[in-house]
Amino acid sequence: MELRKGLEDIAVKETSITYIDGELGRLYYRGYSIFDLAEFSNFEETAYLIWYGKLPNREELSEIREKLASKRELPPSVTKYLMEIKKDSNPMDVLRTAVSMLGVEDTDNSSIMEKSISITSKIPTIIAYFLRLRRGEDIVHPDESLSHAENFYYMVNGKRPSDLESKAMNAALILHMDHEMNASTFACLVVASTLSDIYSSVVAGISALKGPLHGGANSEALKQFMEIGDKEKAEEYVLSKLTKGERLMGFGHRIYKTYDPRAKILKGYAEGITKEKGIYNLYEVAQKVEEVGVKYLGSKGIYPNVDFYSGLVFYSLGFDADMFPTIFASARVVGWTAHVMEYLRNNRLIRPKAIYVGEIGRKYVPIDDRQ
Ligand SMILES: CC(=O)SCCNC(=O)CCNC(=O)[C@H](O)C(C)(C)COP(=O)(O)OP(=O)(O)OC[C@H]1O[C@@H](n2cnc3c(N)ncnc32)[C@H](O)[C@@H]1OP(=O)(O)O
Ligand SMILES: O=C([O-])CC(=O)C(=O)O
Repeated sequence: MELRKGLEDIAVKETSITYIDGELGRLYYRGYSIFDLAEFSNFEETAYLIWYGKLPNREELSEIREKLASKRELPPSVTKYLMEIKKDSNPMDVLRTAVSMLGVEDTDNSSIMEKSISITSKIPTIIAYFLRLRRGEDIVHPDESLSHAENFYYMVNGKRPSDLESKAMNAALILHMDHEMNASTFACLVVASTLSDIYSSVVAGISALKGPLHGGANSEALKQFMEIGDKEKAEEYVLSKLTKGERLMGFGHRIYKTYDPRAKILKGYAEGITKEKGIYNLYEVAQKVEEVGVKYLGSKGIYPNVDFYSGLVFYSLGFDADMFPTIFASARVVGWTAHVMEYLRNNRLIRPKAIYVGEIGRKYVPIDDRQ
């Protein structure tokens, strides 16, 4: 039996959701280029595309908008939990528990699609409530008249976004919505394949996304830029990190051996929005880290990934650095649930093998006779 560490190059399902060309740095949702979707689409339209496989017509778009907008408020037990939980808790732990609680509260027999829409609708509310409560601010209830992205911004900042903020928020969420068989999506599928429920799958996805090798890298990337502080110090910082054998966060990818196309798009937003917010120096640091990182790692196919510039955009939109992975989850839940639904149409229990390298036939020794 062949051992494939990290399951590299192993396919677990056929999919018509997302296609990645890791050599050319291209990404498509349902056949549409990410460059077009980030430029022209919005959260609701792309979520519909990923879930249903086609762009919605006007009627379908207004129906999905209305569904997403009408399900944002949380059950009282979840709001109470957010009010009472320790304010220094890790936001991904808080989100994971809150989504699990949503599962306990959901006792109706609606379809996985309806439940997926409901979870997607509520995750921004969980994030924004916790963010404001831990800052000692009053929660801002969702506003049904606003789009998904605008309402998310509004619940965090207590005011409506500018045009640039709204565009950046939509694009950032679209760019995080799906990415084929990444670690968190696979975690969702493992759970779904046992015929467990969709809340349990999403909780598994959040748990896997939390790690710094996956969705947690966006916070770490921004922390790097803040620690460097000045673009003149970037080269020394990167070199010292690499010499110590540490990883440059926001760099490298299992599939992309070139620039991640999402990073290219986010870089453009990061440049514009950091300028508007008066933190352009952080963007300049990031740009220098990119230049130096590519100089030393590019020959190994290690380039900026989605997490490299996203933090600058999220930070400019009013989110705290440790909250970034939760924003990632708020978008990726669309991909997680779409992959679960696609997999369940042709389910088979996921049960790989391990190659046993231990001993067999050992003699049981009573405890008093053991060394
Ligand atoms: C949304 C996302 O999940 S995007 C990824 C977010 N994660 C990060 O940004 C964390 C930093 N990056 C990494 O740790 C890696 O690039 C991963 C985990 C994302 C993918 O890596 P893999 O394909 O599994 O490659 P692997 O971990 O085996 O590394 C291969 C080689 O590249 C090196 N390498 C990979 N990424 C980096 C990096 N960011 N900085 C320095 N060296 C790196 C490794 O040290 C290793 O070198 P070696 O062969 O000399 O030992
Ligand atoms: O595809 C991966 O392995 C990681 C990634 O970029 C994502 O999940 O967006």
